[in-house]
Amino acid sequence: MGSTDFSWKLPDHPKLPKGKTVAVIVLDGWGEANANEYNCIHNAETPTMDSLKQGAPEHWRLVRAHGKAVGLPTEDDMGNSEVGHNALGAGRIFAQGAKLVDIALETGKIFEGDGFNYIKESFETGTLHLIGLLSDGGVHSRLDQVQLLLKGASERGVKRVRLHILTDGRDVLDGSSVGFVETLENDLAKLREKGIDAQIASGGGRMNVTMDRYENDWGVVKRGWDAQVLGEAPHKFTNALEAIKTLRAAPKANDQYLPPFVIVDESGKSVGPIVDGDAVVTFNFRADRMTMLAKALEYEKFDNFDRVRVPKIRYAGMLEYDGELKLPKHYLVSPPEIDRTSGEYLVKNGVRTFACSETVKFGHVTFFWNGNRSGYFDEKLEEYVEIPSDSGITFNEQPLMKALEIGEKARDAILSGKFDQVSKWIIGWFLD
Ligand SMILES: O=C(O)[C@@H](CO)OP(=O)(O)O
Repeated sequence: MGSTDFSWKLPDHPKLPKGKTVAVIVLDGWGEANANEYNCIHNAETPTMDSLKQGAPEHWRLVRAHGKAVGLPTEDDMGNSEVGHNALGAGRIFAQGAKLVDIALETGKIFEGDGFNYIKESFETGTLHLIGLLSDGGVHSRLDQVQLLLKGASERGVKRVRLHILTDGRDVLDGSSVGFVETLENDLAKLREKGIDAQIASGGGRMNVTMDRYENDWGVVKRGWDAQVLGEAPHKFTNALEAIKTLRAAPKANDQYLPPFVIVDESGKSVGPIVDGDAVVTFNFRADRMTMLAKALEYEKFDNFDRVRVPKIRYAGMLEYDGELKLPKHYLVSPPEIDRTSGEYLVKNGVRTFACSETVKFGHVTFFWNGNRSGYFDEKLEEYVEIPSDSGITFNEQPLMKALEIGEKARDAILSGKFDQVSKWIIGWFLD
């Protein structure tokens, strides 16, 4: 349907009676797959889901949540909350960040755009810093995209590059960080052969360093800031491979939660703090876990932690992470333009909606659901409730993710009668 031949008016549903509340419950991480001994959902006792399925098999439908069905580049790309909530909220398929970056790299357009031209101004006299998740998970970033970005920058005059890497182990196997660092080090060695001063400067595990989301714990971003910008961290090494291997050898250590480290030269000086005149690119295409760092890098007024030193830099995101906040101001690839989402249709038809989740998933049922848009469409008709997440826990050990509290809030919302048609909420990784 073209953008001009549509109407905001929703016809009455042929079956659903008016005046009844509809609950949209996103069971994040729940799915049907081959029934074998490795399938935990298949093997678990799931009486509620079983009764729902058996009680009304004619209404039981499966939704594809990965690959092209949610706008990812290939069928091999696993789904994730961003693309899933974008697709559910919009009810349509949009090419997602991963795909848009692939296209921009393939066509070379990424190197012709305003964002790249902006950071390029620093190549002659400053350092280009690349900060992001180092893995091929394809959820927040992809190593091959970083490699192409490095190649492109090297062909366009960059003289000094520093990588600030975040190890994954969440979208990919724990321990795979070693291989990714080896690959990156090989690439950097080739750049050095061409006369480019290229090195890894700092690192840390994604859940411990930088990649917090929805302002759950600014301490995570501060640990990253200290290492990346100030060049300070509790652990110092002279090369990144040694850093990862040593830190992983500690009891219970894993890629997701590695502590921050910096790489230092023979005199013990950090090799890559971010200073005035440098360029910075955050290479994650997915927004939720880059927005906080983007604010720290870009905002003049900022009181979430003491930045100590705020360098005057040219900063660009791989994508624009928040279209409402226009954050960051510069980016290499334009984000998907997701319009006419279900939330907007509902308010335009006077339907009162309620959305609830815990902090670390809150933006999923608001920001992602509404097409990467923060805030309400119409505050009079919508209510968003955020339940503070627990801090200081690891979800692989305590996976309940406030499911009971979310359930109670949703129940209260339904019983209140204030939300006459729709209630949507979320439970993460919850087996009944
Ligand atoms: O934690 C996250 O950032 C991703 C995995 O990388 O999970 P989800 O898509 O469920 O938010």
